[in-house]
Amino acid sequence: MTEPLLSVEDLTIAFPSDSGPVPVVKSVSLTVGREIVAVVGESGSGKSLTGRAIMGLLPRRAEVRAVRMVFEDIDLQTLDASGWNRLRGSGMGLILQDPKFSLNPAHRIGRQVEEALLLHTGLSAGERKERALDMLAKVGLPDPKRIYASYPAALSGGMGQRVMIAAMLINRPKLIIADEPTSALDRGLQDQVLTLLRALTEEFGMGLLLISHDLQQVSRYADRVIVMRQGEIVERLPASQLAQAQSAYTRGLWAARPSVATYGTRLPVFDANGKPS
Ligand SMILES: Nc1ncnc2c1ncn2[C@@H]1O[C@H](COP(=O)(O)OP(=O)(O)OP(=O)(O)O)[C@@H](O)[C@H]1O
Repeated sequence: MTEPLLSVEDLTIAFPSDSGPVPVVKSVSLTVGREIVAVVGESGSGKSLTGRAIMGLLPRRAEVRAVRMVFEDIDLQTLDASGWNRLRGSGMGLILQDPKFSLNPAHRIGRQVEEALLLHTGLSAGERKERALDMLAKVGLPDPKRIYASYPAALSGGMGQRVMIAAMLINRPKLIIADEPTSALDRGLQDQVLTLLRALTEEFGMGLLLISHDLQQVSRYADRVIVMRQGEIVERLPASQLAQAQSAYTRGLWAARPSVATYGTRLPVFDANGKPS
């Protein structure tokens, strides 16, 4: 593990209900350095909410408490709306599952890729365009000039996700949170996009928090893995040791990892002994 960029201690997230607050993330502590840390777990285990809390993107109703949530030297718990906006456009980036919901269909790709530069730097229009074209080429898109001038409807899913990655990385954030960044793509494209994310993470010296339900994928692309169940962390281990996990729950998830036959389906839910329930 490298020096942490992000440090979260004792994060708890609850939602109000008629019978009082219901905790859905319980006492989660984690760090991310210049590395890929994966958060895995069955559906509903609290992975996405943990990622969203770090980005300040939880629903208003959510009650969040943490002993510490620090990114570099910024205390995330003290940020106001403009502080979050500054941080999201420069220090941190979020990549979501489906570019269809992240790209604005009414705007050309170039404008969307450049947006962080427009909002957060004093670069001229010419400089922004140059950086955007470079970034589109860096994420492996053919003919960046044509893509720059296109609308999102002209792109395939894989190309859309590359555009999102270009838009997120253009202002060189230090930390990326990627929530199931490839689950809308077919298998071959998933590998391409993760290979790209891994290469850019290393090249730019970034940290990546990769939220995934695909343990096969995680074992190949992450450095460390945090396993969550019902809002709690049950195990932490190097990605290379997933096949030798200690907890029965992680072993159950590993045994149920997607194969070609089950690809695209959700992970089953397991009890504490790693048995499907
Ligand atoms: N806005 C909300 N209000 C109330 N409960 C919520 C809300 N959002 C999420 N939850 C609950 O919090 C729990 C954790 O949700 P979260 O989305 O973090 O799970 P996840 O591990 O990312 O699952 P998935 O893989 O299905 O996305 C779930 O039980 C979910 O029902």
